[in-house]
This record gives sequence, structure tokens and C-alpha cells, in this order.
Amino acid sequence: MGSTGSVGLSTLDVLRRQQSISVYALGAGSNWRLMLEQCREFRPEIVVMEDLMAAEQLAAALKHEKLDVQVGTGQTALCEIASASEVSIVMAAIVGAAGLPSALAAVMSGKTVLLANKESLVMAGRLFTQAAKDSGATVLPIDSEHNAIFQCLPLRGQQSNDQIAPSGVRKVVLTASGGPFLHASPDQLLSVTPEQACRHPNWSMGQKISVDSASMMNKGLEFIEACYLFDLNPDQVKVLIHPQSIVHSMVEYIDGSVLAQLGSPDMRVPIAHALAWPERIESGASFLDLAASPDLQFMEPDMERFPCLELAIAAARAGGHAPVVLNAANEIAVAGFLERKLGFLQIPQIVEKCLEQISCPEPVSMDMILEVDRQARAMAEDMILGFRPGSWC
Ligand SMILES: NC(=O)C1=CN([C@@H]2O[C@H](COP(=O)(O)OP(=O)(O)OC[C@H]3O[C@@H](n4cnc5c(N)ncnc54)[C@H](OP(=O)(O)O)[C@@H]3O)[C@@H](O)[C@H]2O)C=CC1
Ligand SMILES: CC(=O)[C@@H](O)[C@H](O)COP(=O)(O)O
Ligand SMILES: [Mn+2]
Repeated sequence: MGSTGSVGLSTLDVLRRQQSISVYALGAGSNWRLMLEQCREFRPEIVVMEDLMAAEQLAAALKHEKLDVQVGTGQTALCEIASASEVSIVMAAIVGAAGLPSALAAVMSGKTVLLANKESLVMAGRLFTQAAKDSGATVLPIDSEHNAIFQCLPLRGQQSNDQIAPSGVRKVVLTASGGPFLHASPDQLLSVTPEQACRHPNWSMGQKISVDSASMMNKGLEFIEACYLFDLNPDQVKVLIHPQSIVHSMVEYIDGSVLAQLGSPDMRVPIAHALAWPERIESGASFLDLAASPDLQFMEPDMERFPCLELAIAAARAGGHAPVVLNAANEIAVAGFLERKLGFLQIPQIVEKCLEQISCPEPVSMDMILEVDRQARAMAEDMILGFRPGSWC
């Protein structure tokens, strides 16, 4: 799921080296030309383009090339391939809330789910992890920090998040690069462009997550993701700036031991880890040469310059639907920033106003999640419409 994106391409590259795993289905949004190339190489039985026109163009091109691949379209078709009986492993790498239905479908049908789409957990963490328990699905984290934490847990903690506290885990430490604006002044942040925001110092990623890294909302989403994935309370999760992105995260135990996972910043490492778990396979990533690496630095995050991180931690503590509001408002604000409808510093302003104005009651149900998501998007869209072009710089 999300085969035409950054994580999708890394996944297919790992699979190129793994003849024992065959691709049954591929799903994506609208990039039908890249999907056509993937069909030529990986020969899936079914592909789904969420976008109808893209599906039609792909179907015509496949027919022209006499490639026997079934083509579907829409969210329902994405959910069908994610839960198909022929499938045992699903990579959930669609970006944003759009990835929730198919990731949840895979979990509910008991698959091994390689979860890159952090927004699923931010929006529906409790329902998602409960669905995995009910169906017997195995959820393996692909997000590099969570995959690192997973690798630092004992096997019983990896097999069940009920076993993490009894394993003596005191806290987890999420490392954060600080993004391209780690050292930028508030004045500089006022006028940064989408191009600058998308230029991550260490990772090559899709646009949305790149902007999230630049605002440190990515670390905020990851904070919430960690609470749900590893069944931790917010006091057990710490964020530490580590500009080199070599230590991908750490686990601190009650005896004072700290276990860390290190590696080159290359998503093929966590992907290969999860594809083979509990075995190991080659990923194609380069090996770490610590003697030739830059010095490893660690420092506390600056919440004043990066208010998105503070807003996300507050949403994690508030619980209820607060993470749903945070995520929805952020998705709309980031899209607006990428389209140059607002400035970088207006992203946290929009998120904060939506959090203030939308009530976030318990208990959390899927219907309520979707309703709150809709309300927050509508409110964020309205705020953007009220901005004067260029008024932010
Ligand atoms: N990139 C990375 O290194 C990391 C990413 N992640 C997470 O993984 C997810 C994917 O990120 P990334 O690969 O960077 O994103 P990209 O933007 O590179 O790719 C997004 C993928 O999702 C597809 N997509 C977008 N909208 C829809 C939709 N409505 N329906 C179906 N498919 C859709 C796109 O299809 P198309 O292009 O064909 O429209 C594309 O295949 C995100 O949740 C991100 O937070 C987590 C850790 C690291
Ligand atoms: C590769 C990955 O998992 C990203 O989430 C990456 O970690 C972004 O880095 P920062 O958010 O720390 O800049
Ligand atoms: Mn990450």
C-alpha cells in the first residue's frame, strides 16, 4: 500500500533482493505511470489506484502491453487487497489519514502488518491495537524510531506489548534530527519555503513527512505513535535531538541500562528487519562506519521554536480525540503550506486553534474519529481561506 511513494519504493527495492516473497497486489493514489513500471517488474495479480482516472489510464496501458493485471479503484478496493486471503504481509505506507482504512482492514483480517503509516495510530491507536489483539494480527513498526525501539526490546516484549512493562522497560527515548531548521532563528522560520522545508538533512522522504520533520510535528506524531504501539504513558516517552540520525532511538531499563539501535539513515533497514522478523535478511543499505561518522550529539528539543512538538505531547496527554484533531489540522495546514497558501509558522497556529475549539470527548469510536477528523479539516480549511496571501512574511 503506497507502492509509488518513498517507503513503497524502498520496500520494492528490498523485495528485489528477496525472491522468496512475491508481490500479490500493489496499491497507490494517482501515479499510474510509476505503477505501470512496477507492474512490468513485479507482476502483481491486482493493482489498485485510489484515483479513478489513474486507474482507467493504468488499465488501458496494461491492456496495450498485454499485461494480465486486474485493476481496481477507490478505498474499498484498497481495503480488499489489504485483507485478501492470498496476502500474508501488508506494507501500510499510504501517507496520511488516507492510509487508515486499508491499514485497519489488514489488521482486522489478521495479517502481519508492516506499519509505516503513523497517522493510523495517531488517529485510532486504541482501536487499532485492540483490533490487532482481537484478530491475532502482528503489527511491526516501520517508522525508523519505533522499529529501533522494537529491536531494543526482548522477544517477549516484541511479541506482545503487555510484556513491555514486565520486561523492566522504564522509558523509551525517541531521537529527532531537528530537521532542516534545527538552528534557524524565529525570524528565519517566518519566511522559509516549502523547498527548504522538504530538504531534510539526513533522510529522503515524501513531502508531507518532510514538512512534519521540519516543524517537529513528525516527532510529535511519533510520540503519540510510541504510546499506542508500546502501551506506554506519555511520561515514559522522551524526545532527544540527535542531528546525525545514526542512533535511531533507545530503550532505558530499570537497572540503568540503555539499549540503542544504530544504522545508516536508510529506510530499507527497518523494512528488511520487519519483512524478515524474527530472522534477518540483507537490505541493500550501506553498513555503518562509526570511525568515519560525524560525532554523535544529543540535546534537549526547543519547544518554543518548535511548538508542534509541544502541541502533540499535550494532545497525547489529553487523550480522547485530541490526537485526531491534531493530525487532521496538521494535514490540512501542511498541504496549505506546500501550496504556498500559508507560512511555516502558521502550521502550529492552525493546529492550536483547532485543538482549542473542537471538543475531544471520550470514549473514542470509529464513527466519532471520522466525524472529529471531518470537523477539524473543515475548521483548518476555513482558517486558511481567511489568510491574506503573503501576510505571513
Ligand atoms: N518516507 C519515509 O522515510 C518515512 C515515512 N513514514 C510514513 O510512511 C507513510 C508514507 O510516507 P512516504 O512514503 O514518505 O510518502 P510519499 O508521499 O512518498 O508516498 C505516499 C504514498 O501514498 C499514496 N497515496 C497518497 N494518497 C493516497 C490515497 N488517497 N489513496 C491511496 N494512496 C495514496 C501515494 O500514491 P501516489 O503517489 O500514486 O498518488 C504514494 O504511494 C507516511 O505515513 C509517513 O509518515 C514513516 C517513516 C519514514
Ligand atoms: C525515517 C523516519 O523514520 C523519519 O520519521 C525520520 O525519522 C524523520 O526524522 P526527524 O523527524 O527526526 O527529522
Ligand atoms: Mn520516524
